[in-house]
Amino acid sequence: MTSYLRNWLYSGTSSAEPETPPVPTFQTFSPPASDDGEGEDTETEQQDDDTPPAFPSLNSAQRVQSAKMPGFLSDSERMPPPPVPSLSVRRPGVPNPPSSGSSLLVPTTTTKPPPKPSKKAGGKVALSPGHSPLDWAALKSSGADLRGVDSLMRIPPSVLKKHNKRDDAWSAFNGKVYNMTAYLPFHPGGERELMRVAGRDGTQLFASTHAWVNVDFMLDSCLVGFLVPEPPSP
Ligand code: HEM
Repeated sequence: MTSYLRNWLYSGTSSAEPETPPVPTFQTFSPPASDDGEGEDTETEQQDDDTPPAFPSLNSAQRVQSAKMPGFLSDSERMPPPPVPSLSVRRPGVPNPPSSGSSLLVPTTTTKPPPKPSKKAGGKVALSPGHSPLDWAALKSSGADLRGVDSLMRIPPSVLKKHNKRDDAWSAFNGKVYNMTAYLPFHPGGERELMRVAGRDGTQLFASTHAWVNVDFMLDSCLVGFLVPEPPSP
């Protein structure tokens, strides 16, 4: 029984011969005799040779791979370089012809005329020489009489109304009446604008034009009095 079982168990393996695995074969490359560098003659030759060794070395894996990759482009396959702007032919003040040079260059000149100054009222005007803000500051602190009155007065609207000429222009700002006559040629907004409030209360117009301007400081030496309500007529 035991022998029967043993025979049965080992019958498969014993009948079939185990296959021998394929023996790996290695290819060995031996460098040429002249390159081995072991001989005395070759050693001397190498010392004189300044050529660097090939990198990656010949027959290397990198070399095999790179051979499959697309190589460097030849000169004719490369994209041509951008055209060189012809700076030598440029002349100052003369615009470049549209074909030459780069469009990114700063234009040498412009054909667009400058915007014309607006004739509309409401802008700054060119002050005549000697009428700058500094000149006004010098004049008002010079001690010259810019008020035209001996003492400060109580001025009702009917009196204010009479001082509406260029050579006698009064106006009220925030309850104070100023003689603007001397200031007219110094006003950056022009005489005409200032004359719009001559002989009346200019508080509203002043505030809507330039509320940031300190009229009390600018016209301190031109103060003539205070605006008072009209006295009841007898
Ligand atoms: C007597 C009182 C006034 C004084 C002291 C005065 C003073 C000034 C000053 C200092 C500026 C220059 C402002 C700046 O550069 O920012 C100016 C500009 C101007 N003012 Fe007067 N101003 C007076 C009354 C008026 C009135 C009543 C008007 C309008 C009817 C007026 C119209 C203008 C205008 C249009 C400008 C030019 C604004 C601009 O373009 O910047 N000003 N004024």
